[in-house]
Amino acid sequence: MSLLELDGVKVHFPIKKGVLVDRTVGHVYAVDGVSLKVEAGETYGLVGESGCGKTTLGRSVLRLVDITEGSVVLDGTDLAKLPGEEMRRFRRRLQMVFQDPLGSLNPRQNIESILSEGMIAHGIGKDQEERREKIKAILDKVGLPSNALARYPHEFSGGQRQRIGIARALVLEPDVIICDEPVSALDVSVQAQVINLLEELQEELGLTYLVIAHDLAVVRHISDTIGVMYLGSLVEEAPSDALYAEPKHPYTKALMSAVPVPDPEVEDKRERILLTGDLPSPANPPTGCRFHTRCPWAQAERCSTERPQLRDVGGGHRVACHYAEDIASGKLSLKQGEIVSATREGVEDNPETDTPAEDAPAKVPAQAEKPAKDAPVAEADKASDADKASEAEKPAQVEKPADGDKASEAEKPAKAEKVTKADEAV
Ligand SMILES: Nc1ncnc2c1ncn2[C@@H]1O[C@H](COP(=O)(O)OP(=O)(O)OP(=O)(O)O)[C@@H](O)[C@H]1O
Repeated sequence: MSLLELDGVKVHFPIKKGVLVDRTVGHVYAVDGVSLKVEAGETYGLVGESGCGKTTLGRSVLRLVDITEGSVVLDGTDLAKLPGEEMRRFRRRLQMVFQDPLGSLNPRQNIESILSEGMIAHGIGKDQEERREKIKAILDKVGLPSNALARYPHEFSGGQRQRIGIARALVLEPDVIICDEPVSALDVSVQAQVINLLEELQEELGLTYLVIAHDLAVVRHISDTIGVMYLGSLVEEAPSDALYAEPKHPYTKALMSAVPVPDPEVEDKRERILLTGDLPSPANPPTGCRFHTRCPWAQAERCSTERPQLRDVGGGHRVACHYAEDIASGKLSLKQGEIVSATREGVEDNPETDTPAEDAPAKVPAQAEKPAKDAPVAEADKASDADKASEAEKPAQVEKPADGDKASEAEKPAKAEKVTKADEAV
C-alpha cells in the first residue's frame, strides 16, 4: 500500500444564490474524480494551468475543504471519514508549504514563536527550552542561522522566508509535505536553491512530497511521478522521465511544446502546439472529454460524448484519451477540431465530417519536440551548496527583501494570461 492514496476524490463547491434564503443553483466541479498514489519517500508532482483544481486537491488531502466524494487514505486511515478531533491529530503528519511565504507567516510573531506554535498544539517538546533546541536544529537543516529565532518574517528575503515555511512544516515531523507552488513567488535563481533544499531534505529525512505547480520545469527535476491535471481531473500520469520523453495526452503535448529549450538554435526551430480557447468554466464543464473543446486532435462524436478514463498504456504511463495510441503512431494528424480521414484504422468513419476543413491550421508534428533533458537540472545545479550557504549567511538586509513581494505581484497578470493561453502555463 502507498503512503498516501486518493481514490475518486471529488470536491464540488455549491453555487448559492438568493436574497433571504440561499439556494444552490449549481456547482463548481473543482476536483472531479482524482485517483493517485504517493509512495513513501517519493515525490508526486501535480501540474496544470491555473484554475484546474490543483490547490483544491491539495487542500482536500488536509481536509481544509470538504470532500464531496472519494477517499484520502494516509498510511491505511481514510482521512475523509475521520471525526474532527482525530483529523486534528492527523494534521501533524500532513503539512503544507505555501506559495506566498510572507502571507503565510504572521508578521507580528518572531520565528521562534511561529515555529513553536504547531509544536505546542501537537504536544511536541516538554518545554520551550527543548522546543528551541529542536527549532535551532531544523533551522540549521534548512540553511538559516540560529540567530533567526528572534527575528521577524519581514527581515528575511523571499527565499529565506520559504526556508522558514519549510522549517515550520519540518518541526512537526510530518510524513507527507504538500508543497503548493513552493517556488513560484521566488526569483528564478532562488527557485533552484529551494528545490535543491527540498530534495536534500527528502534524502536526509525520507520525506514524501506532493508538489503542486503550474510550471513543468519546477516539478520535472524533483518528481518521481507526475500527474497532469485539466479541469478537475488527471489526464495523464507517468514516471517523470517517461512523461518528458514521450507525453501522450494532447494537453501534455501542448504544455511540453511550450517549455523553452536553452539552446537558442533548437529554440528557434521549436514547434509549438498552440491551444485555442480558454479553460472552460469548472461550473459548466464540457461533456465527454473535458479537453475536447481545445484539443487539436479531437474527434467529433466520441470525444464530445464519451468521457475517457485514465488507462494504462504501458511503461507506467496512464492517459485519459480515447486516441492516445493513434496520436502517438501518427494515425491521427493534428487538425483543429476536424475529423480524421476514414482510411485511418481504428477510427470510426464519419462521412459528414471526413473532409478536413479549409481553414484547418498547418500541420505540426504530433510528437512535440522534447525539451532538453538537462534544462531544469542545469538550473538547479546553479544552486551549489556554496550558493545556498551564502544566501543563508548574508544578513537579511543585504538580501533583496522584495523578491517575494515583487514576484507575487508579477504573478497576478501572469495567471490571467495562463487561463487564456495554455502554452504559457508552463
Ligand atoms: N471555496 C471555493 N468556492 C467556490 N469555488 C472555488 C473555491 N475554491 C476554488 N474554487 C474554484 O475551483 C476552481 C479550481 O481552483 P483551484 O484554486 O483549486 O485551482 P488551481 O489549479 O490551484 O489554480 P491556481 O494555481 O490559480 O490556484 C477554480 O475555478 C476556483 O475558482
